[in-house]
Amino acid sequence: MGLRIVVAADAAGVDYKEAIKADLEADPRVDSVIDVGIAPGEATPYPHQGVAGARAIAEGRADRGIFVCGTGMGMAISANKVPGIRACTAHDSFSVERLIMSNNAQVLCLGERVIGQELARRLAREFLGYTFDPGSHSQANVELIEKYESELGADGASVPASC
Ligand SMILES: O=C[C@H](O)[C@H](O)COP(=O)(O)O
Repeated sequence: MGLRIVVAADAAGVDYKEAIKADLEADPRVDSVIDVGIAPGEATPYPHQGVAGARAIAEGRADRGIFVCGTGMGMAISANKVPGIRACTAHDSFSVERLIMSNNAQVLCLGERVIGQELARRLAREFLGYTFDPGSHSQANVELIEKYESELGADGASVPASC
């Protein structure tokens, strides 16, 4: 079974999102692409799309996401508010590799105002090529992230003694 990918963007990232979406739809590794917006010409604040895209993954409708805004940072911050989601901006090949292999992240965020479109498309392609190894030493670190997420209160006030 191939990957189900969700794409998201705000007005500052919609051009790259459209280009990457077209790439994904032609990629044999991809089964389906969900587009949570925005469409070209729209203007919705990025947190709405970041959270909508992250929810698609958290609810099991998509496996991974590629979210684009001006810097990639607002999308990442927003997506990470959805429990279970690990999203980060990465603008180089090594970081994209580690985003999966170290962090088992589901979401790559890109900044249309920061990198060229061809690099963004390349990084999106590379992102799909990695699969996290749950037997690697990094699994313990990912589990610690999950442990903090489940044990910290919504206000972040209670730090579990076991962590
Ligand atoms: O991180 C935020 C994005 O870069 C967004 O596209 C632009 O946000 P701003 O208009 O608040 O700078």
